[in-house]
Amino acid sequence: MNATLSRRPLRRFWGWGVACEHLTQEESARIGMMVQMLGGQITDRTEPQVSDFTLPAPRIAPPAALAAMFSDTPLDRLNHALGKSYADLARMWLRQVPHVPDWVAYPDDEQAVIDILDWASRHNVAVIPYGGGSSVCGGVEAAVGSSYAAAVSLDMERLNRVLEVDPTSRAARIQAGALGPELEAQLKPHGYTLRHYPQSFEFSTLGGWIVTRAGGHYATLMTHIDDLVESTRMVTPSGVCASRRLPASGAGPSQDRMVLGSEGTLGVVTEAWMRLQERPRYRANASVRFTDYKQGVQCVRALAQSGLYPSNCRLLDPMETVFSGVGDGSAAVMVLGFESADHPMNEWMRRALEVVRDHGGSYDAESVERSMRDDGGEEHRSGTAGAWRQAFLRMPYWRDPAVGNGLIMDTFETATTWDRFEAFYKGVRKDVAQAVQQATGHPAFVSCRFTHIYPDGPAPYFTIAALGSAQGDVASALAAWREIKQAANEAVIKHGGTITHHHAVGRDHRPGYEQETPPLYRQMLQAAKATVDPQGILNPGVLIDPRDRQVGITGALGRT
Ligand SMILES: Cc1cc2nc3c(=O)[nH]c(=O)nc-3n(C[C@H](O)[C@H](O)[C@H](O)COP(=O)(O)OP(=O)(O)OC[C@H]3O[C@@H](n4cnc5c(N)ncnc54)[C@H](O)[C@@H]3O)c2cc1C
Repeated sequence: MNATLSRRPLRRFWGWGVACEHLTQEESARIGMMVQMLGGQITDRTEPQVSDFTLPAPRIAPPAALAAMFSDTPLDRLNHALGKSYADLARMWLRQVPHVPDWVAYPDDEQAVIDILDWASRHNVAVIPYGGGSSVCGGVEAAVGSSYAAAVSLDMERLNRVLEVDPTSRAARIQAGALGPELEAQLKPHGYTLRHYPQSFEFSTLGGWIVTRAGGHYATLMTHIDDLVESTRMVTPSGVCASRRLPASGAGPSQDRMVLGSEGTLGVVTEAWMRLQERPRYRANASVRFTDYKQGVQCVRALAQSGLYPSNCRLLDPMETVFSGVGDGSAAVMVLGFESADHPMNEWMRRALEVVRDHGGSYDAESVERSMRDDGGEEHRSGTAGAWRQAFLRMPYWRDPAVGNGLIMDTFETATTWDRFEAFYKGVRKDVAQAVQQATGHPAFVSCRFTHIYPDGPAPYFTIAALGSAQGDVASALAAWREIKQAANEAVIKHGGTITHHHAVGRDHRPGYEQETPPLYRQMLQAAKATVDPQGILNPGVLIDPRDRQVGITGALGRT
């Protein structure tokens, strides 16, 4: 049952992390408290096992020459059936996985990717590129409709090497299937880092980051992976499309920009040249408290427009401080940080703290001073910033049992301009809280933090925690989630935000994407897709439909 062609440590197919890792006693107690606080009860539900699932036989045989790279074991197929959204976890707990790929292919190299796409194009087989499978919007689910002969999940894990480092230009050629820790471990001996740390860092890949336009470490300037990409190489059913290594170019619409955000619909990214950073030696950190959230927001706006460009500037609203364990809900907290490999950041921090004081923020001056003296040390991992970081890293592990106990724990993220933010924040929270109350009969806890900030607006990230069902019934909670997710999609668009700042469109955000973009633009994308993928085999139903096929909204939100 546990046979797999994967060469990586065995993943927990129904949740987050590797299969052998478990929560600490303290963490389990914390989940229990949370479930009870929301009015639920801890149930001793059995975790999903591979043997709980009956999978249909694969509908097509792989080509003989490539067969050694194809797996149809239940574990491999289940591991690639869904991403890691709330709805994905809930469906795993329910043992309801309606779109299992017929096969999982593990190409050894780029030529194998070319051969697989060629075979799939000729046999009407849908291909779903797969990086770490951490999609939270239905990006890797094989919900491709009934017009395909079969569906193959194309797992890029064997293309996971750093191939070249150019220290002069400070860039590296990295294969797309490298997970965050894999690429960082290979860059470290060269003294470099990519410094792209999404919360899913451990289990997401360079290729996934590029095609979903992932948001990472930096709160300002290099916020998206886009800013770190120097050039890309993508295999399409019509041939290989590679861009030149250039620091910048004004030659027509950017080729790399077609790849960024393409979500596996135009081709399979096999490698990219990425801009690197030196490891930071100088840091300055502060945890700031605002008794008035509005003043905190104004302070962040002033910082975003100051030209100081902090690397970290996350404003947690009072409810978010409770979720993160860094406050009691009586105040907002801003985690502020500067870093550099080249020069001390003390003057930047001192100026930022003047801005903070002007907006009524308070902080522990001694701890800020310590962080500035602690060149290269661990001060930034202690205190409020450290507690927040620890909760940030462990949160995905806590979600698994919470979902199994009937809680709805979900997040959605967006961006909007400063002039609209106040009304946006109020409107979105109100609409979502109402939707939760209506769908579940229970109150919602809706919190917000800024993940990234820009001179013209923030990227707010909302977390919803609610009791989906008092009896811990996951099916009722999932049904309620469908209504809540639709309401959240509508709320961010209605109040003036984007459907996604960095989680991508996938399947679950398509309704919002279709409201956000003009039909003519989506037709341009379809035309581009028809050129590189004339049979429409690549990730059908994600982002857009192939030109001549109606896949529509499928997956967790749509028809099954
Ligand atoms: C707990 C948690 C925390 C998260 N935190 C963040 C965060 O901080 N920032 C953020 O931006 N996102 C975050 N995400 C979302 C997710 O991790 C990102 O979207 C990530 O970029 C996906 O990478 P992946 O390698 O896991 O891709 P997958 O989930 O495997 O795939 C995502 C999409 O990319 C396509 N794809 C994957 N690899 C390739 C390739 N080589 N070529 C072409 N298409 C490909 C897939 O077909 C799919 O459409 C989080 C998710 C979870 C579950």
